[in-house]
Amino acid sequence: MTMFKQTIALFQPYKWRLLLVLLYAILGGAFATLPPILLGKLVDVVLPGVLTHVIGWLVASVFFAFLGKVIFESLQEFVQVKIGLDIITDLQLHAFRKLHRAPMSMFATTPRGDILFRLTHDVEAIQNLNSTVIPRFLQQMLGAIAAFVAVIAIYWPAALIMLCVFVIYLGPSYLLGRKVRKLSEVQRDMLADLYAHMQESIESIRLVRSFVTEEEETNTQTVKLNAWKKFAIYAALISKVNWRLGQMMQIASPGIVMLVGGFAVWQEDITVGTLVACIGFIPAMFNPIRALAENALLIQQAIPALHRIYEYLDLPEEQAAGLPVVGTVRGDLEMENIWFTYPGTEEPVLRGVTLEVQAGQHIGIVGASGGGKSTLIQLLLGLYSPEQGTVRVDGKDMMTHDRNSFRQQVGVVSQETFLLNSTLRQNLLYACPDASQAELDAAVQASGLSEFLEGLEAGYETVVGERGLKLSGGQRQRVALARAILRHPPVLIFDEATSSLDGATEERVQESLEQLMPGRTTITIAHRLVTVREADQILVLDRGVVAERGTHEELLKLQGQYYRLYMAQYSELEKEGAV
Ligand SMILES: Nc1ncnc2c1ncn2[C@@H]1O[C@H](COP(=O)(O)OP(=O)(O)OP(=O)(O)O)[C@@H](O)[C@H]1O
Repeated sequence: MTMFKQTIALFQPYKWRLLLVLLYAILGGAFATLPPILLGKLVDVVLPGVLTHVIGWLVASVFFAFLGKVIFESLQEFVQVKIGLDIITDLQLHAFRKLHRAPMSMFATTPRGDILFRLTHDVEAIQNLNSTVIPRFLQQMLGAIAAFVAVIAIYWPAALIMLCVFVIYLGPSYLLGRKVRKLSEVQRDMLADLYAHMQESIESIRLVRSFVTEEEETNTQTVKLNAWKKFAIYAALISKVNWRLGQMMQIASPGIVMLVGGFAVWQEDITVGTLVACIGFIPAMFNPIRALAENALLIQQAIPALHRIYEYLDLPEEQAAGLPVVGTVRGDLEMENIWFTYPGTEEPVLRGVTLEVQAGQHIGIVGASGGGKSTLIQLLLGLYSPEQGTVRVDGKDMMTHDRNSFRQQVGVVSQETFLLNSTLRQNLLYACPDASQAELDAAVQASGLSEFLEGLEAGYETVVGERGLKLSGGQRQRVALARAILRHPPVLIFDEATSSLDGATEERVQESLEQLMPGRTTITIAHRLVTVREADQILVLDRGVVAERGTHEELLKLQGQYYRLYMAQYSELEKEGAV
């Protein structure tokens, strides 16, 4: 959709209120035309002493005209500001919702800072314009049109002079405005990049401190800031030139009108009062131009900001709307001849992988790092779509069913754990808000978290810090585990779920996992082969291909990759007494 069409679509739900705005603005504009006309009358009939008794009426009329203008313009501003805020919230929510429906590849290729910048600062740039400039501009435009019509009616040459002044001004002003807009576009991208760097730098504070790269981080920020500042100064300078140009025209036009009008008064074509009224209308006619010049920077910043948000509204969606749900999942999973290449890369990560799991079975996936194990899981969850091949859940093709309805029934514990800067309770309840205290306690017990929890003064109400920074890696992983347990899912996926636990805890957690498994389809990705020894089927994934498959015993007998991996770990395991 074009920018214009998208903007019209945004206003569409508020069309009746917009009509009201227009009505108020027209009434305000009509009242605004009265004072200069009344002033002209004052000059013509009262000052020369022709009709001194009407002075009271004229003054009262001027007062009421101003009152009418203020009332209708205030009403218009109020309704318009409210519409503006409604539109801004719609826009932000729409973009936010769209992001949550966007394909995962979008997040792999876009810096998080840029996303956040669009949802906050870009929205704010439009909001600045929306709350002040646009409502006034409508008033000023209508006021200017009304003034123009009035001047045509009382002395048309003055209107012609004003029109010429506008035309002379508009040319350079348009060119300067275009320049500011281009600068603002670059500036906006620079600002987003700056923001992304700031965010990344603060988020990786542990990395920065441990590698002592504070100075480098500050230097990068300085370079980015200085580049942005250079553009900002240039844009501000150009918009000031534009503003001054508008001011010059505003000063020059009464002079020209006075000159031409004065000659007409001398020739007795018009009265002094008519000339006074014409001059009185000049500020109203100039108001929109002055406002445009004064707010040029704000306007030119808002246009690229709007464009950047519209880019998000145009994002493709991960899946089509209205697909049928999968219903209660039994747990039969099937991946047939899956080929997949990450967007923006050349080499396929998965090359013809086939996997069949019957409900309640336990499947282990092992293999060297980078072999494609986690990618396979992402495809199973529908986070990416295969280039070729089919993913089926209980025989239902995931490409033609609502993927969320399947994901809701899967408990995933991965290498990375995502915690909210909130209490332990809220983190645990994230996937299952209705769980009872007894269920919570049971999940905590099963995941091996109880000891840690007992040691906490605030217990469940302990705040875990941004991304769980107040917890150790193992504690974070156990929270993730408890979360998955709480869901009672028919399908469980453990992607290196116990990788950051110490030997003793790993054993305990492993036991808890094993207790959870019966009756559920479980997929375990593991580097430590002992974790999957009991699995019904083990897949050895090597550079995107299933190199071997079978039970632990079958694979040992094969004396291939699995056997070599197992033997390499054997002595280690023996030391830990795991075999
Ligand atoms: N978002 C991505 N974009 C591009 N390439 C990616 C992306 N994620 C992973 N890869 C690449 O895909 C390949 C498979 O990665 P994957 O994470 O699936 O391997 P893995 O077998 O799970 O490895 P590990 O055991 O180390 O977790 C790797 O070469 C990796 O560099």
